[in-house]
Parts: sequence; structure tokens; C-alpha cells
Amino acid sequence: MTPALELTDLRKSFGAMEIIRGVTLSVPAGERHAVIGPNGAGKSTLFHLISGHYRPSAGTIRLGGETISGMAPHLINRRGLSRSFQITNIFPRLSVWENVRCATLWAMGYRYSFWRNIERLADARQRTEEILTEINLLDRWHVPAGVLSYAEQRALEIGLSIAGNAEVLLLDEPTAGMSRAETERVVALIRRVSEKRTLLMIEHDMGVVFDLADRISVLVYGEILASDTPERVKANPAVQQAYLGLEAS
Ligand SMILES: Nc1ncnc2c1ncn2[C@@H]1O[C@H](COP(=O)(O)OP(=O)(O)OP(=O)(O)O)[C@@H](O)[C@H]1O
Repeated sequence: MTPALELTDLRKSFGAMEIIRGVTLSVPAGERHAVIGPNGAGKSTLFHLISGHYRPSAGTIRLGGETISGMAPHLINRRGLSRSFQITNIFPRLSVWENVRCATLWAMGYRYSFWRNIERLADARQRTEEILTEINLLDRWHVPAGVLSYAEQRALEIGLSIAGNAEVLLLDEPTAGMSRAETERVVALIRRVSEKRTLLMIEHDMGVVFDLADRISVLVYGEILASDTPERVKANPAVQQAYLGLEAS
């Protein structure tokens, strides 16, 4: 089967510094995949490449078999890949409902002409309600997004991603800065929304990684050191040495 996302010998240099040094990775449809690695390993750079915010120096990125490397972020997004930035997609003065409805209308192709066909807005209303239910924010529908708690804003962000019908979700540290209770709620949410989707996430919290991921890739100095099941990654001596800072036995 065609992988949902496929990176082939991907490279990125800034000046003379090669930060991503030949990453090859295949993520099957429906997999929950975590990218871990020490600070400065190149995880964010890798996400910028996949989402189109950086242009690769070399290599290929395929989404559902189609080459997307070098495309603009909005075109990649339209092809079904959504990257959740930490809260920056939210309109803080609009209500939770309006935020999700905007994304829903956009995804349904109403764009700027949606007022022409009021009847069809019923579709958008239903879809908005479904998404708010999925992200557990239906009872907060009328609240301006800017006054939601941090964890609720992250949930809303994920809602905006799924409203756009993304098949592949990229989440960048989805639980950063959260309490244990908030983390547990967001993990449950991510598990739910990724049931019918492919998930690629950067996460520092190993509890979250081992709880959610089907497979983990360990990025060290811009190279994938291991890409395997959580159990095998944990047991891998090279990973322990390079990433966890333990002496290899
Ligand atoms: N636009 C840029 N120009 C020059 N160097 C950059 C640029 N973006 C990132 N780098 C460098 O690339 C390296 C990898 O950075 P990156 O942010 O991708 O790492 P990371 O694994 O996401 O780290 P962290 O876990 O701390 O977020 C760093 O040394 C960083 O200084």
C-alpha cells in the first residue's frame, strides 16, 4: 500500500551547516508516529520541510504517493496535510464556534461566496457541531477562543486541523506546557482524532510518546538513528547511548 507520508534522502542545509542529513522514512496510513531526539537534532526543521515552510536542499517528500516537496504550505495543506502550530491558527476574538465554522466552510469550498447559499450552511453547522463534539468543546461554543485555557486552545487547534479534512496530522509538541491532567485529556483527544488519520508528532514527554505511538523515529544530528516500535526503540543500545545519555553496556 502507498505510504501516507514518505521521505526519501531528505536534506536541508543552512549555509554550510547540514541540519537534516539524509532522512528516509515511510509512515503507513493510520500509523501514529512520534519523532523524538535531543534539542537541536532537527525535529522542527524536519516538520518545516514536510509542511512546505522550508524548501529541501535535496531529497523527496511524498504525500499519498504524490510528490509535495517544494510546494507552498497552503497547497500541501489542500492535499490533506495539516500542521498544528502552537495556537497561531486561532482567531482569539472569534468564538470557538466561529473559529471551527470558518475552517469548516473553507474546507467545504464555500470560501468567500458562502453567503449565497444559506441553505447549504446547514451542512457546515452540522460539521461544526461534530467537530466541537470530537474535541470536547461543544459546551464552550460561545466563548471567545482567546479566553480558553491553554489546553482548550490546543484542542481547538486540533479541531481546526480536522475541520480541514486533513488525512495526515503533524503535531508539534502537543502537550508542551500542560499539567498532568491536561496532558491526559489531550492524549485522549489525539488518540480519538487520529483513529482514522495518520499522525506524525514531535513530543518530548516520553510518557505521551510511549502511550500513543505505534512507531518512534529517533533523530540525532539530523539523521534517523532508529525507527521502530516503542519497545524496540527503548531497548536499542545506540538510542540509549545517544539519546538517553546512558552508557551502552
Ligand atoms: N533558519 C535557520 N537558520 C540556521 N540554522 C537553523 C535554522 N533553523 C534551525 N537551525 C538550526 O538547526 C538545528 C536544528 O534545529 P531544530 O529547531 O530543527 O531542532 P529541534 O530538534 O526541533 O530542537 P528542539 O527540540 O530544541 O526544538 C539547530 O542547531 C538550529 O540552530
